[in-house]
Amino acid sequence: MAASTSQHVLSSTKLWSNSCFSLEKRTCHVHSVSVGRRCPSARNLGLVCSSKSQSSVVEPVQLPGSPKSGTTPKKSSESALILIRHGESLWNEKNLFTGCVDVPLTPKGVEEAIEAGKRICNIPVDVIYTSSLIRAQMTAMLAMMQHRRKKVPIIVHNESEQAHKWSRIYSEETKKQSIPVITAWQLNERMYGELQGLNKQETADRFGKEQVHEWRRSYDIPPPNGESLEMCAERAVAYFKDQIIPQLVAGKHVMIAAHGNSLRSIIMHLDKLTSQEVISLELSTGIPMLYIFKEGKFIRRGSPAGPSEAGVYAYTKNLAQYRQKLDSMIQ
Ligand SMILES: O=C(O)[C@H](O)COP(=O)(O)O
Repeated sequence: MAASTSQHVLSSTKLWSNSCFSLEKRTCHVHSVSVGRRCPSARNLGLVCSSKSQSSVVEPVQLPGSPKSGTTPKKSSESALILIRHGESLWNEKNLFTGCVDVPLTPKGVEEAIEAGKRICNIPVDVIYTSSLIRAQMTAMLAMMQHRRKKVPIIVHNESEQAHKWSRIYSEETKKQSIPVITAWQLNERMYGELQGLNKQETADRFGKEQVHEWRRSYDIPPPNGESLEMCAERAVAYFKDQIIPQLVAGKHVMIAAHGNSLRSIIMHLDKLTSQEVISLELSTGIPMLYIFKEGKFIRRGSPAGPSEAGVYAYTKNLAQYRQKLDSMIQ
């Protein structure tokens, strides 16, 4: 394995900050820890919140057919986009580089997925996207088990004509009570090449902390014979744009259960992070992150700390109506 000698000096440690969900449109932003402060809902997540309120509207993502700026946008509903990194896996627990090796969750990872489900149990989900790796699929299914709508998540099998035919559902009513789960290899974790299976600490001892941090967190420097984040983005973000954004444009509520780096590449796109800023973007296992898609823009809402976080519904009208409907259904 070629050992690179390039140094990587981190200007500041940045964390995925959790919005505090206070009623005004205040969200936290990726920022240096020094200016942040801990806010109650984030404290238990070990995250910090920006001490200044930010416009929570992320720069508009250019969408095919979305209203051009300056024109009166057509009335479009708001859709929820939930991103969840899988719960702890057996190799996370052993501190091994995992990448595209297909390992399951630990019992703790199962608990994390259930907890994530409880936190989003009042938020509508019409379709679920996950990777072709079991740890992400387990997280998606376990999280949806907690949903108050009690729809059944069903993995869609289109890998062959026969698979499609043999998994057909012959009841419209049953179909209405189910949620399609679409598995896509494009959402797989970045392929870690010759690091897969190696212990992260031992690798740092052998090649140096900076080198391993550069392989793990830089944008365009791949691990030996593996994918850089940029290469991972080329498939994950392309899939997000081609397959998932059209669902949101159609008003569908989407959950993506995927991986630390495939999600980092999507968040980098949503939040327009620079290749420098994304170095500091860290995603914890099993923590749901909510965006609202509205008029062609993604509004970051952070991580709902609980199922009835007031701020989640504060200005997302449709989500508040959905929750009231759930409350009335489950009286
Ligand atoms: O693939 C792995 O090892 C982990 O899921 C993510 O690893 P990283 O945090 O080192 O990118």
